Amino acid sequence: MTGETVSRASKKLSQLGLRGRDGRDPVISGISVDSRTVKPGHLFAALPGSTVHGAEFISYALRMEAGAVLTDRAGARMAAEAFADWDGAVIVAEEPRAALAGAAALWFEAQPEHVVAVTGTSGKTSVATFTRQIWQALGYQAISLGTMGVEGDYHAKLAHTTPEPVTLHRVLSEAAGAGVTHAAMEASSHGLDQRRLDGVRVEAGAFTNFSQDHLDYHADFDEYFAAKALLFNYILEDGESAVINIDSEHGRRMADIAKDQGLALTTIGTGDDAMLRILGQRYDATGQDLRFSVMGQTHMVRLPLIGGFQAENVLAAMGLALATGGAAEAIIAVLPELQTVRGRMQLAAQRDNGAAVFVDYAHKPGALIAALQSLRPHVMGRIIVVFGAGGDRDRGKRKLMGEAARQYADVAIVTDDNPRSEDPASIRAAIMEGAGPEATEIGDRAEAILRGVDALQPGDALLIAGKGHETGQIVGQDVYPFDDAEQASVAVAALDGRI
Ligand SMILES: CC(=O)N[C@H]1[C@@H](OP(=O)(O)OP(=O)(O)OC[C@H]2O[C@@H](n3ccc(=O)[nH]c3=O)[C@H](O)[C@@H]2O)O[C@H](CO)[C@@H](O)[C@@H]1O[C@H](C)C(=O)N[C@@H](C)C(=O)N[C@H](CCC(=O)O)C(=O)O
Repeated sequence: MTGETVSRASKKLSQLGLRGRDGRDPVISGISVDSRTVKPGHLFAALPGSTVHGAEFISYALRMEAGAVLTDRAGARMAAEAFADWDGAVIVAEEPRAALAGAAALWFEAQPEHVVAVTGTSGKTSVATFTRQIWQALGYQAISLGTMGVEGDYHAKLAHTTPEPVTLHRVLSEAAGAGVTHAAMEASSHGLDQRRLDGVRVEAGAFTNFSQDHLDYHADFDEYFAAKALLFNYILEDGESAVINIDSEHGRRMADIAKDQGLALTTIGTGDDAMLRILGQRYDATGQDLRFSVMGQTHMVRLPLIGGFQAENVLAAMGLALATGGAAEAIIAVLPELQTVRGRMQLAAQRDNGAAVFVDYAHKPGALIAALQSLRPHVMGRIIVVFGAGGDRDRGKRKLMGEAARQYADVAIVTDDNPRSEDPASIRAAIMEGAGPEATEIGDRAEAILRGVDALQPGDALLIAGKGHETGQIVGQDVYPFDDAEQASVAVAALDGRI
């Protein structure tokens, strides 16, 4: 550690009021929330957890030569013995998660000039991705950050949708260092509740929609809703923008909360009070035409996107792009370039007869139903679905997935999907119980895809469900390269005589 780094670090932590027990400024070389990643000189944040208190690991962190420890009162009591003959700094904070985020923000310093965040039960990934794509099409260096990792003009893998503060601030700072000026991030309710966004300067926030989810974490529906509303606390005073879908009762409540906080609202929806308003959608095999109005002015655009709900996501992204200074006409001009999130209703190939092949990540009964329902208005002919269910995972869903295919598709082909340690034939048998006798069973996934593609008549569509953007099939301990989209292209090329 250089002398310069030492003084920078200690100055920063004391700026935050993070002082050691004896009033000395702590000197650190980095920050860790997990004892297993502590390096000499690190500040170790020992947080109270749901299964264990991070203070359990303080002795280990000290052996790893941590330079300072941040914890709460309970943690300090638990580690009193370990601290007794240690002369590093112990910082005791009332709200250690908030203190950690503040320390991470100071430590990593830089972030892109424009950061927006999107919350809501579904649509977060699409809105963040579309917002990033709009910015890129307008010529800015941009990233999206969330379930798909960090994508765009800087790349990183993430373990969480909304990463813990050390990772979040590190990634934002590295992206800014690489020249990224615009970032669109997903704000999960866990992330908001755990204050993972503290220290991020958010210029505008969007709320998509709200339905039952994560009640294993949040005590009830109201608490879950309140966590989502926390997003507005992060919006910069001089940004003052909230983009809210007001088609639902929850959306209208959220709009009232944002208004009460003095934020300028951009509303989205189908009603005549929506500023970005959906006027009509016409679906076809590869996407949709969207008729919409922006502050009363009517426009039409072609969107290469499947599913009626995508119009709301596109307008939310447009709202965020407007909030960060984009001009409406310029944004509208680039909307036809938007591409779906990888592996989510992704158009993978198209046969010479016009029939389209889509790849989607749906691997649970509800998601399979939603995917098939969203595809239906685009398809004049039949929907053929190729799908399976993973081994060593919830067995109860297998029959239900079969039933979903039987009810919502016209032709079902049951195949393998990451059998892991289980016998693939018995997984397929469980699915077939729900899929019924009309369904076809083909264990080999490539063969199943080929058969599905071969069956496509003009006006039909094929949905290959389950793996989405994954690039491997897990059999036993081995991972074999396998990419549904690639297999679809190969099958189409072979059957249409392109190879
Ligand atoms: C439920 C939840 O959000 N848990 C988060 C919480 O962990 P926890 O309270 O359970 O931690 P714990 O296991 O009890 O351990 C307590 C502390 O000891 C530390 N520890 C633990 C073990 C060890 O050897 N050394 C060590 O230092 C841990 O890092 C932690 O700080 O605090 C940890 C550190 O900040 C997070 O990593 C962890 O996220 C877990 C892994 C997680 O899976 N979270 C999911 C549910 C989540 O956040 N999901 C949302 C999106 C969901 C969605 O929209 O679908 C997300 O944003 O990804």
